[in-house]
This record gives sequence, structure tokens and C-alpha cells, in this order.
Amino acid sequence: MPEQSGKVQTVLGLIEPDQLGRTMTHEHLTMTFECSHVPTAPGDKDLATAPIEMKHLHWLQQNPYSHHENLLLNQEIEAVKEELLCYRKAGGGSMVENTTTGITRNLPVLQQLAKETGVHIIAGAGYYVDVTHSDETRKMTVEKLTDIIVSEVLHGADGTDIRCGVIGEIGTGWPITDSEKKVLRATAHAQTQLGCPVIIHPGRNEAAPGEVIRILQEAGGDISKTVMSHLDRTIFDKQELLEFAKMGSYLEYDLFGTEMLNYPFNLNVDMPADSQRVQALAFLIKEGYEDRILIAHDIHTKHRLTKYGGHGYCHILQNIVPKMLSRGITQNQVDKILIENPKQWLTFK
Ligand SMILES: CCC(=O)NCCS(=O)(=O)O
Repeated sequence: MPEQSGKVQTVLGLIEPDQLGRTMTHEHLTMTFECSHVPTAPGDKDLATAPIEMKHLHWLQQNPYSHHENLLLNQEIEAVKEELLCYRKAGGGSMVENTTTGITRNLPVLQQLAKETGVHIIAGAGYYVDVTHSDETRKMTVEKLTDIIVSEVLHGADGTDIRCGVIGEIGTGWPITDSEKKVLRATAHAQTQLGCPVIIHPGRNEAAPGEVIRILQEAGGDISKTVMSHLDRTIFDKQELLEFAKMGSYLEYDLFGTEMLNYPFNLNVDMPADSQRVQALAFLIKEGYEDRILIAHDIHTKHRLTKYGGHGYCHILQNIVPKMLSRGITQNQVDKILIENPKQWLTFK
């Protein structure tokens, strides 16, 4: 039985599950997102290269992926540290930092942030979406990919001895590419060996989450210990959502704080407002899924930090929890979503 069994693995080592406290299950503290740069509209070229300033904030909030500098969250370690200290003061305990290979994971920085702030940080193993896969990764067999993921959890990643405590976010697009399918199968095989939590980034199509779960299931993955991220921009139809929920994964609404008119990665999608996210949580609770819900902000660009006028990592604790309570979600249910469900998911079997 691996030493992780019954414990949670943070970047500073193993902890007891009860030490986690309130946990955001999908965040980034340092990463780059250049792989998702969206070309700027011809009239906006100057805005896209201008320094981030108050007078441009609304444009940036509406076009966050068209401003190159905005995609470099890895330049903001000091600002992120300040925010983590506020997160602790606001009652936060832990964060899953699920930056994977392809978007500049930096485990020494995560370890330093955990030491300096007292927030428990759980790092992610594995690979982001196809466009970030190197030629070497593409050529790997499922067995080789499995070995690498297992080693990132058992021994450490990126040439360090800092160990990952979840697999993911494993990136997939739509349609799911062959290379992404291999990574999904390797994820399932590694999870079988390790009994560890898994988290998935699905493609931007209503059919994508179900297809990912089928691939994991066929490869022997434990769906009850798997999180499907980004449901807030992926499944809108209530019947479809219930059909997906029946497959048994955790259901994650992790884009709290993101409100934009045009979602550039899929213009057919209307990105919901936070009030609609809370309505979706209330609906899932009414349908009996309160044990399967997880929430987070998925901060992955500069403009969402308070330093740049954004909502920051405390938004859920300070603004969304009161809204949940005002919409009939009980304190007990809030605690399940923020404490108990993350704890169950993050504890190794
Ligand atoms: C790495 C961060 C990430 O993938 N975030 C998801 C953004 S979106 O696909 O939901 O727009």
C-alpha cells in the first residue's frame, strides 16, 4: 500500500485530510497561457500591447486572451503571495494548483508559496491540451506516459523531489485528439496504481465531458475519484447535466468571477454570470448531488488578480458563499462543497 494511502499529498509533504479546511479545487498560482492566445481585432492592436492600466480594464476583462502580458501569470508571484495571505485570513485552508506540463508548472515556486503563506497547496501531474504536447510526448506509448505520471506523484516532477497530489488538470479538446486519448488512458492506469484523485479539463462542447468519462472508464479509471472541471461553460441543458451527473464524477463549477459577453474560445457559448452559477449549484443540490459538487475560480491570467482590479482568490469565500446562503443553500451544504467534498476527493485510497 503506498504511503499516500489515507492522506493528502501537498507540495510540502503528506497531511491528514482534516487539515485541509476550506479548499478551492481548481486554481493556478503560477503558469503561462500563451497556447491560448486569441488574435486581436484589427482596431484593438494598440490595446493588446499597452501596459495594463485602469482605463483599459473593461477591455481587458472582455478580451483577456488577446493581451499577451495578461497571459503571463508566472510574473506575479509577489501579488499571488499577498492574495494567499488574504485567503488564509478569509478562512481558506488549501488550494489545488492544477498546472500541468505544457503551461509552465513551477513546483519550487508552489513550495515557496506554501511555506510563506501557510496555505496547503496540492500540485498537478500530467499534461495539458494537445497543442501543448511536445513531439516527444506525442510519440510516447500509454505505458511510458503512465510511468511518468506515476513518478510525478511518487517521486517528484520536473527534476525536483516535489510530489504532485492529483493527476491533472488533464487537458482535452473537442474532438479529443489521439495524443489526448493516450494521456487519458495513462491517467486511468496511473490512478489504478495510486488510488489518487484525478481532474479533467474537457473540450468546449456539451458532449465532451461524457466522452472523456467513457475513455477513462474503459481504461479502468475510478470515476468516483475524478473531477470534471469547467461545467459552467460546457453543459447548459438541465437534462444533459443530470445525464452527465449520473456518470458519477465530481461536478465542478470553477469559473467563479469570470463574466464576459463574448467567450472567444467558443462564440456559441454564453458564459454565465456568477448568479447563474449559484442557480446551477442550487439545482444540482435539489437533484441530490450535494456530495459531488466542487467550486473554484480557476484564476489563470493576471487581470483576475486584485492587483489588476480583478476578483482575486477570496471571491468565493467573501462574495459567493453569502450569495449561496441567500439563495437557500444551507451552511451545512456550503461546508460540504468547500470542505467535505474536497477532502473526500483529495484523500488517496
Ligand atoms: C489553464 C487554465 C484553463 O484551462 N482554464 C480554462 C479556461 S476555459 O476553457 O474554461 O475558458
